[in-house]
Amino acid sequence: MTQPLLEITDVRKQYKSLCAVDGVSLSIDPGTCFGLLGPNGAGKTTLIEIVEDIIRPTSGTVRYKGHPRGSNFRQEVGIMFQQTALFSYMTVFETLKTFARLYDHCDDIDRLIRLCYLNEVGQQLNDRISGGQKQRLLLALALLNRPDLIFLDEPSTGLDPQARRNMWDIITTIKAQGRTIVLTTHYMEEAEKLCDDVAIMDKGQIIARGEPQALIKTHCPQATVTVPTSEFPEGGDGIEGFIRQHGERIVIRTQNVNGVVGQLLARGVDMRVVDVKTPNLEDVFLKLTGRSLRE
Ligand SMILES: Nc1ncnc2c1ncn2[C@@H]1O[C@H](COP(=O)(O)OP(=O)(O)OP(=O)(O)O)[C@@H](O)[C@H]1O
Repeated sequence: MTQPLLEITDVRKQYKSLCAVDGVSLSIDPGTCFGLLGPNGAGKTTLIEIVEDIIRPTSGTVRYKGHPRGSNFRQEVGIMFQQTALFSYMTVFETLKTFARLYDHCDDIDRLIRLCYLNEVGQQLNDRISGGQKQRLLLALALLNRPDLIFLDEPSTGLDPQARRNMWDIITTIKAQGRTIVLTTHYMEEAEKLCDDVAIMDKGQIIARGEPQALIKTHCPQATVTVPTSEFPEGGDGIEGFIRQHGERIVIRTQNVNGVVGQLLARGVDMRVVDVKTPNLEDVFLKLTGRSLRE
């Protein structure tokens, strides 16, 4: 059996009457991209900062490679913070060079610049780069010490879709290098795209844990296929699902979405008028809590 890289046991963080993290236990295996998901205020940042050894828990323990975290922990991990103050009078390249001096062993700065798509802005001042470039610089800073364990707190929050995709590409490359990633996010698409293992957090507790597709299959197995009533085959015989009419639309709830689409196609239904909605992690959260992630 693989030794977990991180073992979090019964961690609790109390702020006066508020329990921000309420008895969380988790283990994270090496080489996984682990996602901590949840709405604003769920306790994600508090938990991740406890694991990063930035804040102390009220109770509970965190073990790294089977031992309490020692001085090696800070040297071996990389942390990308949501906010980091950068010197406005330095260029991107100078910033990386300056931070590199903090470590005994460092990655090649030119390679990091290429990995994080910063080639074109290496000689730009920090306050002259875009939001997406700044996030990628913060990621490059987190990678300076060649960490095997990387913490990313909301890595793509506030980015436009193109900048977000760039960030996802870099994370995918890092993941392919076999490194362990722990990320927090409230973008379900980000978690589904990047993470092999997720924990959904709400009100300080973990309410679900597993592979994204397995969680969806367990909690929300049914997809919804909607067809205009006028286009729906007479009687709907052989269509595998729970069929109901809602005015002008026929709604089919099914566990076999590919089968239903195939059956509709075989009966000559034009797919351009068909609407297919497959469940996602957002639906899992709604199912488990009765609330939307974005309320
Ligand atoms: N230093 C603090 N003192 C008091 N309360 C705090 C402190 N830090 C966080 N909290 C509270 O703890 C709860 C969890 O906050 P946390 O930032 O961990 O949530 P989150 O899931 O990361 O949310 P977000 O997605 O908005 O960053 C919130 O109610 C927050 O107001």
